[in-house]
Formats: sequence, C-alpha cells, structure tokens
Amino acid sequence: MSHQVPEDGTLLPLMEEFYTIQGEGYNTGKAAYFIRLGGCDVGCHWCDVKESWNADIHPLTHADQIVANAEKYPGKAVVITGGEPLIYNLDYLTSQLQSRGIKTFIETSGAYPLSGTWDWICLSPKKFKAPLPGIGSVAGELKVIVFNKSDFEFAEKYAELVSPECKLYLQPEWSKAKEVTPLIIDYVMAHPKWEISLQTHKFLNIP
Ligand SMILES: C[S@@+](CC[C@H](N)C(=O)[O-])C[C@H]1O[C@@H](n2cnc3c(N)ncnc32)[C@H](O)[C@@H]1O
Ligand SMILES: Nc1nc2[nH]cc(C(=O)O)c2c(=O)[nH]1
Ligand code: SF4
Ligand SMILES: [Mg+2]
Repeated sequence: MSHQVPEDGTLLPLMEEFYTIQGEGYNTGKAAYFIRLGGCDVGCHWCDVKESWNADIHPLTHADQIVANAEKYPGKAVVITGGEPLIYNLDYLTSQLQSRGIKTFIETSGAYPLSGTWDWICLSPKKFKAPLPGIGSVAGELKVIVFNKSDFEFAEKYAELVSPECKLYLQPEWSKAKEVTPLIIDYVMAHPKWEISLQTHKFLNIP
C-alpha cells in the first residue's frame, strides 16, 4: 500500500524521532530533537540510512503529534532530516515549531523544492541527483561528503553557488574515512575557507 501524503504537510511519514546531540556541521555539539522523515530517491550508494528510502514503510504521523513530542525536551532546536525531507511540504511543521519557540534546522540534499521556514539550512549536495537552483543562496552551511578525491572538485563547484557567508565543510564518508580523512586534512590546510566536519555522534556512540 503506497502512501498518499497530503500536500498540506499535516501528515508526514515518520521513520524515527530522538533527542540527541547534533553530531555534524556548524551546530555540532548542540542538543536537538531529530525528526527523520522516510522517503528518498537520490540513491547515494554510501548512504548511512538506507532504511529511510522507502516512504511507504514509515507511518504517516500528524505534524501536531511531532511538535508535541519535540516540545517535551529542554533543547529548543529540531533537526529535520531523512530520507530527503524536502520531498514533503514542511511549511506547516516548521511554522508550528517556530511558533513554540523551537528553532528549525534541516539536513537536505536540495534535490526537491524548498519548503518550510528555517533557522539553519545544511545543504549536502549529491552527484547522484543535483540540488535545484536557488537553495545555495539560502544555505547556512555547505557540507560535502568526501568519498574519493574527485569530491574536492565537486565541492568547489558548489562553493561558487552558495552565499559568501555560507560555512564550508568537508565530511569524510564513514566507510572511507581511513583513506579520505588525511586527504581532507591536507586540503583544508591548503584551502582554509573549508573546515572539516566529522560525524561525532558515531564516535560518541549516541544516535
Ligand atoms: C542521511 S542524510 C539525510 C538528509 C538528506 N537526505 C541529505 O543527504 O542531506 C544526513 C546527512 O548525512 C550525510 N551522510 C549520509 N551518509 C553518510 C556517510 N556514509 N558518511 C558521511 N556522511 C553521510 C549526508 O550527506 C547528510 O549530510
Ligand atoms: N547525532 C546525530 N547528528 C546528526 N546530524 C545529521 C544526522 C542525520 O542523519 O541527518 C545526524 C544523526 O543521525 N545523528
Ligand atoms: S540524499 Fe541523503 S538520505 Fe538520500 S541517499 Fe543520499 S545521504 Fe541518503
Ligand atoms: Mg545520520
């Protein structure tokens, strides 16, 4: 049975939600409630959450319920991730969160139209399905995953498309970290507009 997700954004396929510490990028170290929506067709072969790809196995959940769950925690920030969260209309969910004083952060590939109102946008572009034009100018951070050395050139291409204030991160692909981390270290020292981002939650053994 395939989901019919209403276009008003009131029902969303929810894979999981958990309170943890943002492990990656600019907001690393901050407590946040994670909302992971199911569904993604970008197809990164190294994706660390392939269980999210099929939206149909994740229950349609009312956005009001998600907001009520998020509100229980003292950390007043949520990270909306997936899957690819921009497959869905996030206007209702984010406006409800913000009206309760909760900051809205998103992790996205940018491959779908931007919806929602955001306090922070992390754009992580992919070779497998390019971001739509426009999201670069509103991203607070660009976080490129480095799987091999061709990804440095890919990263520079997107660095030209983001705003001058956008933070620039290179993050090792987890399974290739042993090989690519030394390359990233050298690259950042030679091109210091870039910073390294590590998936610190995986070292801390937290979700
Ligand atoms: C699982 S994705 C979900 C959000 C969205 N689909 C995206 O790709 O930005 C969350 C973040 O994890 C990164 N990521 C996914 N698999 C990874 C891996 N194997 N190693 C390092 N980062 C990874 C993505 O690039 C993205 O920044
Ligand atoms: N702690 C923690 N930080 C994260 N930052 C981005 C994540 C994601 O999967 O989107 C993630 C995640 O899964 N856990
Ligand atoms: S876009 Fe994100 S969720 Fe989709 S396959 Fe790539 S890393 Fe995984
Ligand atoms: Mg993750």
